[in-house]
Amino acid sequence: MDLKNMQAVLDALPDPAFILSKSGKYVALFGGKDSRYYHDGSALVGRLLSEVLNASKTQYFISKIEEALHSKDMIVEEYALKDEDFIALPYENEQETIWYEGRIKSLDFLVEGEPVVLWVATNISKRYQLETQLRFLSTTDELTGLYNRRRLEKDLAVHFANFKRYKSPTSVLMLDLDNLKMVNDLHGHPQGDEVIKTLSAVMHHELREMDAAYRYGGDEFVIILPNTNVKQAEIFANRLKSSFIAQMKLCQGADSTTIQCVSASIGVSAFEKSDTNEADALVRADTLLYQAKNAGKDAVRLG
Ligand SMILES: Nc1nc2c(ncn2[C@@H]2O[C@H](COP(=O)(O)OP(=O)(O)OP(=O)(O)O)[C@@H](O)[C@H]2O)c(=O)[nH]1
Repeated sequence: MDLKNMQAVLDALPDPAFILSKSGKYVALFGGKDSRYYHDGSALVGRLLSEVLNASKTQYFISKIEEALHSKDMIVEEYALKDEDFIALPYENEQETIWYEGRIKSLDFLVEGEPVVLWVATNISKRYQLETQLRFLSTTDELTGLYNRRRLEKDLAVHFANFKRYKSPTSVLMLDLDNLKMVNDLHGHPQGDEVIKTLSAVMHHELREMDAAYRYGGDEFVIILPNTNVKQAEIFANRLKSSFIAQMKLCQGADSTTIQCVSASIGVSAFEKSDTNEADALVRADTLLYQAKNAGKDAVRLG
């Protein structure tokens, strides 16, 4: 193949392939001509990264160029570029963030006395959005928007590792709705769903930013409270229970002996020094929850 054909091949590359120098100069650009995915980057050639990008993005690009120059391997990096990253915006009205996968490889020659890398930037925005959505769906309960059990297992392990390392008190609560079956039987399943959603909204409202609530099963929930001992968690559990009942006010029964109200029973435990597994506190909270149920429901038990 002659050089002219070689140039045509390079220009036909689907993703833009930049040659960038150690000091951050756009030395050359090949390919990336499909305007559905890429802006025309030809105006960048001859300019410095620092003339186009803000200081922190320039620093990021320079550090990756240096990393590639020191490595025998190709470096693969995911990064985003958005409006505020550009100081001289080459493209008008660029609003949305574009995600790229950069593949960066040191080249075995100098340009104007400087080491250079090949930086192929692939637009992965669609894939990134899909991955973000899948991640969200795989860790979120559809009815309530709370985290699901899969996410709980992951988070519990992280909190337990932190507890073992830093000894920071961490409480684990298990909550089960009282008499949800009565609501389903008397008012239908959609009304039962509303009860579950009301509880979830109360949790959202009562939790601090670092706390998290999870739907464990049908009408069972788990709450993790970092930096919180059982005594503090008990106060929180009582407040949560009261707020929920104040929102619900749903009781049924022919007389005072048969009356049933929607409420919540909660078992409160915490990681302990002797725990060998992240699930130990959860098992204790579950046992305490059933003690609360057996003692007549609408109660908090701690241990
Ligand atoms: N509406 C609705 N009901 C659910 C959902 N998941 C589980 N349930 C119901 O919740 C009930 C859970 O069983 P139980 O805990 O024994 O029922 P309960 O009346 O709350 O009993 P106690 O916990 O002893 O007070 C069952 O009737 C399930 O059908 C849901 O997503 N929506």
